[in-house]
Amino acid sequence: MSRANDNTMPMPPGALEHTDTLTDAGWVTSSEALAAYDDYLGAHRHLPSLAGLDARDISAWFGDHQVLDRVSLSMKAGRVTALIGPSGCGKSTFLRILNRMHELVPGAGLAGEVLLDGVDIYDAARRLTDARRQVGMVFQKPNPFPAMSIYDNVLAGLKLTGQRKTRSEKDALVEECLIKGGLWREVRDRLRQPGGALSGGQQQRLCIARSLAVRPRVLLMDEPCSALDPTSTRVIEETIKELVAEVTIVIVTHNMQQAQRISDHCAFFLAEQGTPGYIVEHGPTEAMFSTPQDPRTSDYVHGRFG
Ligand SMILES: Nc1ncnc2c1ncn2[C@@H]1O[C@H](COP(=O)(O)OP(=O)(O)OP(=O)(O)O)[C@@H](O)[C@H]1O
Repeated sequence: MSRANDNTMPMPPGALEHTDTLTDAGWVTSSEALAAYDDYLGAHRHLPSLAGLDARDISAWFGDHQVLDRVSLSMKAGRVTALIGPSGCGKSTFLRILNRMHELVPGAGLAGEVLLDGVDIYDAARRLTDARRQVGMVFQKPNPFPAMSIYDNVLAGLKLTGQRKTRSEKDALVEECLIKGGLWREVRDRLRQPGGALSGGQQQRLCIARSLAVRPRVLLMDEPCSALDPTSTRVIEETIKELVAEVTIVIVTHNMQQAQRISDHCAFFLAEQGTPGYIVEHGPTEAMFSTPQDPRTSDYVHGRFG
C-alpha cells in the first residue's frame, strides 16, 4: 500500500485516483479530489486526528533477563507497520510497551520513551487509562466477553473509560464500530446474542469493533489472524486496510505474505543466541522484501530461517 503524503489527516479512499497535483503541504488540489475529501471529512467529523508513535531507545527486562536492547522505531500516522522476526525476539514485548501493558507483568523493567504525537505516554503526569484508551490492542486469541451480547461487547470499553452515552448514541456507535470492524452485515439482526456464539473470525472482528468504540488513535495487533482460517484472515486483512485511514496500526505477524499484503513499513527483530532482541533493519515493506540491506533480513523474509 502506498500513500502520497505524510499528513496526519486521512485521505479519502480513491481520492488520489482523481488528482495529479499535491501542494507543498500535501493537500490534493484537483477540485474533484477536494470534493471527495470534503465528503469524506463530513462523514467522519467525529474522528480523532491520526497519531504517530515513536519508540526511542526501548530496552526491556523480565527480572534480570533483558529481552530488548535499545530499540527505536517510528510508526507513522495512518500507516500499517508490521513487526516481523523469529519467535522469542521480543516483538510482543515491544508491542505491549507501546500501550503500557508491559508494566503489568511483575518484575518487568523498561527504559526508553514512547511518544504518541510527540508526548511521552510514560510521563508521570499522564493517566495510565488515557494511554490505554488512545493506544488500543487486539490479541492473538479473540477474547470477547462470551456471555455478554454482541451489542454490549462493543460498548464494554466505554465503562472502563467512564464515558456516558444516551441509548441512541450507543446504537449509532455500535453500528459504526461493527461496520468498521467488517461485521455489521453478519450480526445486524442478532445484536442481543452472546459474543461467544460467533465464529473465531467473527469474534476477532468483534474485538476490533470493541477496540474502536473508545476511539483509539493507534491500534496494536498481536498476530490477530494466527488462530483463524484463511478466509477469516483475508476478511481481517481487508478490515485493517480500511481502518488505517483513521487509526495508525502496528501489527505483529509471522506470516510474511500477510506482512507484504497489508503493511506499509516493516521492522525486522532478531535476538541472537542469548542476547536481547533488537531491530536489524526497518523500512518500506516493498524494499524490505525486494532489496533488504542485511543478509539476515533477506534470509528471514525468504523463509531460510525462523
Ligand atoms: N511474562 C514473561 N515473563 C518472563 N519472560 C517473558 C515473559 N513474556 C515474554 N518473556 C520472554 O521475553 C522474550 C521475548 O518474548 P516475546 O513474547 O516478546 O517474543 P516474540 O518475538 O513476540 O515471540 P513470539 O513470536 O513467539 O510470540 C522471550 O525470551 C520470552 O521468553
